[in-house]
Amino acid sequence: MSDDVVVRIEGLHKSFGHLEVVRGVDMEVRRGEVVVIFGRSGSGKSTVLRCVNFIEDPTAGSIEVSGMRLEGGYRTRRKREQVRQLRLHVGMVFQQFNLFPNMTVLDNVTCAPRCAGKGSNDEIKKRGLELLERVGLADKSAEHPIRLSGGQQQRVAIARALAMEPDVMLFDEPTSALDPELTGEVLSVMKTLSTDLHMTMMVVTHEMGFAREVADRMAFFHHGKILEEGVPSELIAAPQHRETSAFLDAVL
Ligand SMILES: Nc1ncnc2c1ncn2[C@@H]1O[C@H](COP(=O)(O)OP(=O)(O)OP(=O)(O)O)[C@@H](O)[C@H]1O
Repeated sequence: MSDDVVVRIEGLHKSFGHLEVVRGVDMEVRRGEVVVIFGRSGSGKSTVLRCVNFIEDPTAGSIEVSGMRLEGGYRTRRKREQVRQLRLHVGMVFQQFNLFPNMTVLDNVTCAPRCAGKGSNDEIKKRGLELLERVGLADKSAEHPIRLSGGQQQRVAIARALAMEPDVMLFDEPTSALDPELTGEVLSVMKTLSTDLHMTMMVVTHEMGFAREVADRMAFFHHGKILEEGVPSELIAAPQHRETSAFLDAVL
């Protein structure tokens, strides 16, 4: 694998019972690249993302993250350990923020590195505060999540995912549970991850403004496959398929 490919998805299939949701997806994401995945509800976008860190085990195909390649379609004890290793390289942010309600904001951010023994308590705390600063929440470190807005909670979730220093961040519709006025603050933090940290990101979103401004590439999903992909400005201006065009007309 060439050094700058962080994620390689090959021949990915995923079925739930008789329902084949992902029907042959191949994709590479290079270091520092931001790829937006979009398409109709039910087209398999979230499932592909969830296969990257084996929240869903692929029915067939392989996933490679940071040089570690794992096949789908079987379960062994060894594979469970490999999945655990692979996940150390992947941060994920979900539509629902999934913060621990009984912990402070800072504890939410530091609990994974603390469990993994990533440094001394002081180092972990310092790094947690730096991450909260990065997402604009340094003053909220002692609060509990319930006291924060949805946008602030999602920014804590981003800081928490960054705390394990992943090689790639996966975002599954990170703003779709938010009111429009809170969406901007989350997208703006995501943009800084790309501009300041050159973070590699795969983002399922219908925020075409974000795609146009931040993404290097966009992939349109249709019935479990990539129907077309390209540079955002070109794909949005001149989609090659009727389905892409109809979808863009609906969301723009
Ligand atoms: N764990 C599961 N068990 C059974 N069916 C599932 C499961 N997860 C997803 N599906 C089904 O797979 C299909 C694709 O779902 P997926 O969430 O990947 O689509 P999506 O394109 O991300 O759509 P949305 O934007 O609505 O999230 C849907 O029909 C969904 O109901």
